[in-house]
Amino acid sequence: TACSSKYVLSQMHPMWQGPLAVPGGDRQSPIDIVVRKSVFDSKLKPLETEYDPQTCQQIWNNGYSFLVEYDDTTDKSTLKGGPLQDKFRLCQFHFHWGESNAWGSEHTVDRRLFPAELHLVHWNSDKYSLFEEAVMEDNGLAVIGVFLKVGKRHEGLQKLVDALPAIRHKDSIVEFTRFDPGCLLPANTDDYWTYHGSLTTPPLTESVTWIVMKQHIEVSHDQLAVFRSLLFTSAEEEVQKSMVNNFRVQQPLRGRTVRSSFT
Ligand SMILES: COc1ccc(C[C@@]2(O)NC(=S)NC2=O)c(OC)c1
Ligand SMILES: [Zn+2]
Repeated sequence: TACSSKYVLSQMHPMWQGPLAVPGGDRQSPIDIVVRKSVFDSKLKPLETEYDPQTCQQIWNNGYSFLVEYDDTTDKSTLKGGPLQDKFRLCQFHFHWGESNAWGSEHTVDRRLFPAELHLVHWNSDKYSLFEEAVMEDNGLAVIGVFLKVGKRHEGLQKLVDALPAIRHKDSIVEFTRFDPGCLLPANTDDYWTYHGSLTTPPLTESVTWIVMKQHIEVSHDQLAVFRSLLFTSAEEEVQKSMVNNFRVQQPLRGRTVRSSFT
């Protein structure tokens, strides 16, 4: 799908974590969400997701994370409501995780780290006709962030976990169909924080309305261990590097306000 075939990772290297100077750079992500400094906004609506599992197409290892990609040529899998004025189309989801359960998320809540974080990526199909266009605009993307905690096994995630050994190496891809990404959302999607930020890897474009769920989901230790069995490196490379710690460090808030949909 458009949203990721152009997923250029030329500058991508797992060890890049540098403060990479970004032109402007005053709305970078991720951030630490300081709960007591977030501002309740009663105008924030509940999220409305409509995901069609039939639009699920493939799963691939892009050398930084693994992506599950959706057909985003029609408005079949969409997100609206919440802080959003427009309708956004799901194009892919991916995760960030650590080498241990002690860290791995990109956002933090009062400095608390989670072992992993899910990003469901959507682009504004009311205003733009392609992901590539939307990614350049400040109202172009909406990303739902969901924290993962280690606990009971996540039944819905297992189909995805079972596909990972087939994409161990960078640039490997397999067909992946009939997966409902809604099963990865927490029971309560009414409580979230929202702020204006950016992609968390190059090109770090400041085009994301972030929607970070207050409630986490639980996955088992063994399920998370399979994430860590993925490799950053392609099959040809002589030194194989395990895909872990693929997260960016928290960025300065630069005066931004984080709003909450709950008190
Ligand atoms: C050019 O378009 C891009 C480039 C990178 C990413 C990945 C990422 O930087 N963005 C988020 S969110 N998490 C990440 O790791 C992307 O995802 C929407 C879109
Ligand atoms: Zn991400």
